[in-house]
Amino acid sequence: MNSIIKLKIRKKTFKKKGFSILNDFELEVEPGEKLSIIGESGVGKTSLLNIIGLLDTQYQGSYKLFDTSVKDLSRNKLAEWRNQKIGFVLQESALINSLTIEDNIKLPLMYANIEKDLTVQDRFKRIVTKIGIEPILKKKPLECSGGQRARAVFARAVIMNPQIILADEPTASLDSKNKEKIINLLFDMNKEFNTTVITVTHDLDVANRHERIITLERNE
Ligand SMILES: Nc1ncnc2c1ncn2[C@@H]1O[C@H](COP(=O)(O)OP(=O)(O)OP(=O)(O)O)[C@@H](O)[C@H]1O
Repeated sequence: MNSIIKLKIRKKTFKKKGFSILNDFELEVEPGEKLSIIGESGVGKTSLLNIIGLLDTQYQGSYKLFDTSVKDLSRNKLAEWRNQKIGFVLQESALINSLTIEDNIKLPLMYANIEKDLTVQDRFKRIVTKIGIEPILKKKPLECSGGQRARAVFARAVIMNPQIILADEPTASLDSKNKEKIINLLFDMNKEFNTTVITVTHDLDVANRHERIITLERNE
């Protein structure tokens, strides 16, 4: 199978701090894989997700995403790919508090200028029903529970039908019932659309439910 992610990091340096992380780190991921990334605090898990998700291009190394060298992508193309090909499931704080849950979920559609598209509206309804958040669509994030906010973050991440979902501690602040819901949603997307799922977690139970676990080690 052809890898959709071919990443070779020589190192990622933070100039002000004068140290580097992810030294000689390599990763290949195939379409539809379920992968979890674990490792002690500060080892570079979030930094790695930022690189995979095209939020950070400042590192030494090479990265081919969908067979295209990321270094050859213009700033606009990077933003377009981030919006359309990658779904970020960040913690619930990633919602914009001044917008309703519905508008938060529709943000990626607005960026892509397709919110009026009928198939997209249909998709919105399907996702919202599947995730079970119709009752909170008109609410603002701070009027919702933590579990509801986590599901809204998830809905926003998958509204563009991304090829890759990057989840950073998606269950960290959730009770076991809501944790289960989010994990099931992640794996449903994987099953239905062959979406690649990459999850950073401290929770070994969550990590163990992925097909492959990568442990990041601290560089000495
Ligand atoms: N923008 C930045 N500027 C300077 N240092 C940074 C920056 N971002 C991350 N770091 C440092 O890089 C290291 C890795 O951070 P990162 O957040 O990737 O770790 P992590 O493994 O995700 O940690 P945690 O499990 O605590 O979330 C840490 O030492 C952190 O302080």
